[in-house]
Amino acid sequence: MTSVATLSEISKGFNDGDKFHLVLDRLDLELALGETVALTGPSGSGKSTLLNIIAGFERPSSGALTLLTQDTRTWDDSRWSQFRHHQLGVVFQQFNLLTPLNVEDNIAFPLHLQGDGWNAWCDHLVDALGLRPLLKRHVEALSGGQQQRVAIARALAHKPALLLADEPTGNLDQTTSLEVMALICDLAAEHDTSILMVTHSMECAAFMQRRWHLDLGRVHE
Ligand SMILES: Nc1ncnc2c1ncn2[C@@H]1O[C@H](COP(=O)(O)OP(=O)(O)OP(=O)(O)O)[C@@H](O)[C@H]1O
Repeated sequence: MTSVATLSEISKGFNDGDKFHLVLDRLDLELALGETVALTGPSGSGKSTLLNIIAGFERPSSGALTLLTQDTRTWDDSRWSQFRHHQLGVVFQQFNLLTPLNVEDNIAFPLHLQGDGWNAWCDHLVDALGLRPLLKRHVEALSGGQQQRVAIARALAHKPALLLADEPTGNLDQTTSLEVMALICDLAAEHDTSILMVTHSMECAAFMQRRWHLDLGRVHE
């Protein structure tokens, strides 16, 4: 079994005034290639913090994070950027789309970072996510749901090994949300992309193979 992400004794805390607030408490977790996991838990339980650590946006207070069999404790900023550009797709609550660019250029952006351009897989994503009529539109002129679908296409454009998603269908109505969930799973499965997805919806969580429930710093499966 190839591991995409292995967390060993990962802890993370924040200084809250003169108190130290432990958010993640010695987590041991493993996500295998192609595996899909729903991350649930109460507000403030540390779901975004866990995603941010795996993406390298935050560092753990202690413990070891191994990504694609490499110990990240030795990684510098440029190694982290390399991982994010080549192996990682993210859809976060704030979509972080590039507002001066149109839909097409946003989706192609991860490919440009690798020196590649638009390809048949991008066309497949665009058609699957219903984005064809919007390709030349500027992303700031799109609705929240449309922006969310662009963010999903962009996150999958470079066929990442790992997709981290924080409420990726949070701006969509129930029916569209379930359709987009099914699409994300199908599109990810085409390239064995693993998914770790934060969701508050049990219907969305049901699309994932496993469920990690985070509460009081610990994960229960
Ligand atoms: N940079 C930070 N500095 C201080 N405290 C932080 C920081 N980031 C997160 N926290 C605290 O860590 C805890 C977990 O936050 P996090 O955003 O990870 O929770 P969450 O489960 O994603 O919440 P929600 O479901 O509401 O988005 C919260 O108490 C939050 O205030």
